[in-house]
Amino acid sequence: MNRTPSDPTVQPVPASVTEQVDAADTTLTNPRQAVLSLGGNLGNRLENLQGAVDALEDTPGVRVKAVSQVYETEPWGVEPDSQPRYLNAVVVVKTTLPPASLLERAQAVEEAFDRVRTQRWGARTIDVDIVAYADELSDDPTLTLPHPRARERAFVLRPWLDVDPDAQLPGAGPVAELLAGLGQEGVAVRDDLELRLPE
Ligand SMILES: Nc1ncnc2c1ncn2[C@@H]1O[C@H](COP(=O)(O)OP(=O)(O)OP(=O)(O)O)[C@@H](O)[C@H]1O
Ligand SMILES: Nc1nc2c(c(=O)[nH]1)N=C(CO)CN2
Repeated sequence: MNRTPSDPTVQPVPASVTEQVDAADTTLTNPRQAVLSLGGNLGNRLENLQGAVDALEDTPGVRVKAVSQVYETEPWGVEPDSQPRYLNAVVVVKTTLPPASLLERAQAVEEAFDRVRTQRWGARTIDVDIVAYADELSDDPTLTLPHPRARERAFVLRPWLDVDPDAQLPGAGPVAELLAGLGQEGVAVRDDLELRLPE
């Protein structure tokens, strides 16, 4: 049966819903680049980082395109010497997942590595943060883009430059300049460690 726009049983679709559906459609046909930060300071830190890279690659709609060098870093945001040092790295992915689904997947990876949330910035086996998703900006607390503290974190910006020397933090400018303003104290490359890019 043909329903014309004057059909009283047809409910108007709110513009916000149409926009969301259109955005999801575009994402499906057009992979976007996202930058993820990985870090952990409990357990076998390198194995956990590699496990997170592999788990991301095993995700339908996610391809890991680049992995940074591995850095040993002083715990940021907590009392000095109150936690073990972290290993940190950054990966670039291409993804057809919309941002919210990528966050869900990042959190599932954390859970798979038995990450326990106790205190803010507490020690953890693995943390997977979305640093940037294309050039999107969002102030939604569930998924803020770019990550609200990325610009303050040399342990994010330094490895990011390995995989993209011309990287820009959306809304904030060149990563190299942001890092120059912060300095690189407490962030040391571990030349003896390496993450494998999945085949
Ligand atoms: N860009 C983002 N990437 C990851 N999580 C985010 C982002 N923006 C907001 N969040 C929200 O932050 C919440 C807390 O994340 P998480 O437990 O990983 O914090 P944290 O790693 O201890 O600290 P930080 O957020 O400073 O890195 C998550 O539940 C998530 O909804
Ligand atoms: N060095 C370092 N410090 C941190 C890290 C991290 O990955 N590396 N993650 C935190 C919460 O995301 C808090 N502090």
